[in-house]
Amino acid sequence: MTQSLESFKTINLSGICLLAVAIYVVSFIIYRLYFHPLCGIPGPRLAAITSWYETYYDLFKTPSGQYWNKIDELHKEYGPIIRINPDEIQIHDPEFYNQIYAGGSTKRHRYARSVSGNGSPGSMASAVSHDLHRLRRSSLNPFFSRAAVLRLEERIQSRVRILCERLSSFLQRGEIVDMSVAMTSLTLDIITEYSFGESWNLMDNDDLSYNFIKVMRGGFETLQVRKLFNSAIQLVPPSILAWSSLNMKVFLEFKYRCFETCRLIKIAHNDTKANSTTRQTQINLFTEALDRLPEEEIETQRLADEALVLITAGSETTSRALATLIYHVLRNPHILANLRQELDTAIPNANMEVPYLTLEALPYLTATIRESLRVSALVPNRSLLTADEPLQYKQWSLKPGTAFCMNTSKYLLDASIYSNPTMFDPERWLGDTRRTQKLLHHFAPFSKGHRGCIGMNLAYAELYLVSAYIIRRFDMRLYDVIRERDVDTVRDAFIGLPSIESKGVRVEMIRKRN
Ligand code: HEM
Repeated sequence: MTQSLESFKTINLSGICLLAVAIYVVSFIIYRLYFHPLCGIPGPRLAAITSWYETYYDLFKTPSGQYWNKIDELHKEYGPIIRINPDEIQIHDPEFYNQIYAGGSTKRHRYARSVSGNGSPGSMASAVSHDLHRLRRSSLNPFFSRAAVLRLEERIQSRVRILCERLSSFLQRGEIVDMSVAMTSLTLDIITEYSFGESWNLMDNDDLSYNFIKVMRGGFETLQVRKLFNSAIQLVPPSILAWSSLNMKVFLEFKYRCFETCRLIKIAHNDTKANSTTRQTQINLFTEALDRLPEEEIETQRLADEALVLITAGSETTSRALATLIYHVLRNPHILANLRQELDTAIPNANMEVPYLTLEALPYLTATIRESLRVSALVPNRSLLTADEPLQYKQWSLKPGTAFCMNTSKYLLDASIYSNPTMFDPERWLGDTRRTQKLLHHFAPFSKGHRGCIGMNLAYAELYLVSAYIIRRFDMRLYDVIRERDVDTVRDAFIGLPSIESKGVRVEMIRKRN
């Protein structure tokens, strides 16, 4: 009798607990659907209820990182504004982009969740508050201005010289070059030299450090997991994380390398200050930043976070744009012929080096570079921001603090702006100047406003110098490259990645040109 009373009590208690959980969950769902500040915004009900909707597309679908494509489908169903998550909205309207990614006197804060897994909480890109972002960015801005990049030109030219020597060796050995690896090798050598005063010299290896780059890219594969389980990951000791997966190990080693480099830069900087006879041989932006920032901002881990973002954002992006350009130019003989005609006139002798400013003035090369930045759709990441002021989009009023975004990659492929948007067509940028002006008004591969790309000028210099010299100097042929498999962005891993099966943009070097 006592026993059955006890079990009755236990069952009753579990029942009450279950009922309480059920009431909580139902009330929560009702709140999110009918009383939440974003409840009037169109979109799937499941996305309004839980962010597991996003997680399904970004983590559990194969391949991962698919929510940006799913959102695009949702726009077709629900219109230009959608609630993509319980607390987030996306607007797709070319006329509204400048209000989202605003500059000038407006303030734009980063929505914390959107950068939670990028592994660099101390970087400017992760700074939530507008003012902290401004402080961090102002210490680096002068190094990425157009004038600064023009001063840097000889360093870029010398790296491109090395790249061309390496390509010549591939030609002599009759080996296939993976241009996507070659370009990352180059861009990493440039950004590490510029940031730390000492390049990683990846191009020094005959194979352009193929294995290192392949492995390093594994770090990107961890993004979706880091984004979802960021808080839990912080609690796990690095040794266990490294053991959990090779990609995670690579990512942690990469972080450690940045930390060590920043630690040594700080030591060297302190020595220089203490002993005025010790001069640093090479100026680098981290040393310079040490003198520009308050004490709390030059803590080694914070600098290492900044370095990690600069190196990842400053290498794989430009590299993918270049590999995409090479693919499309070699795939389309008429584009190659037009480009060659222009380049052969501007660079009459293939071994000649011409100033970046000369190349920048070439219309067909410029059109080709724009097209490659456009179709490569390099940053599919949802760059979520919040504003201090209310935003009005059509009949929808967005309160201050609402997380909103527009997808930059989809903006570059918008059929209302570009006819046949996935077609690589430099001609669309040429001829009718009114049409070109309209296209330029909407052209935002580097995003815009306060949070737009800091490395835009550097990226352009690399794009012009590399593509001009390679196409002017070498005859090449694509080697088993399939656009859908090897070239196009199909996954979101902060930066856009091609398919997991991608074999790279492989090219046969045929001969040197005169
Ligand atoms: C073709 C090349 C590149 C493209 C298309 C590109 C594109 C972008 C875009 C769209 C953003 C905004 C991301 C967001 O709002 O979440 C961004 C941010 C950023 N980019 Fe680039 N980028 C390129 C090259 C570079 C280079 C060479 C660097 C080297 C310094 C760089 C460093 C950064 C950094 C540090 C940020 C964060 C800026 C901030 O938070 O203020 N990028 N980039």
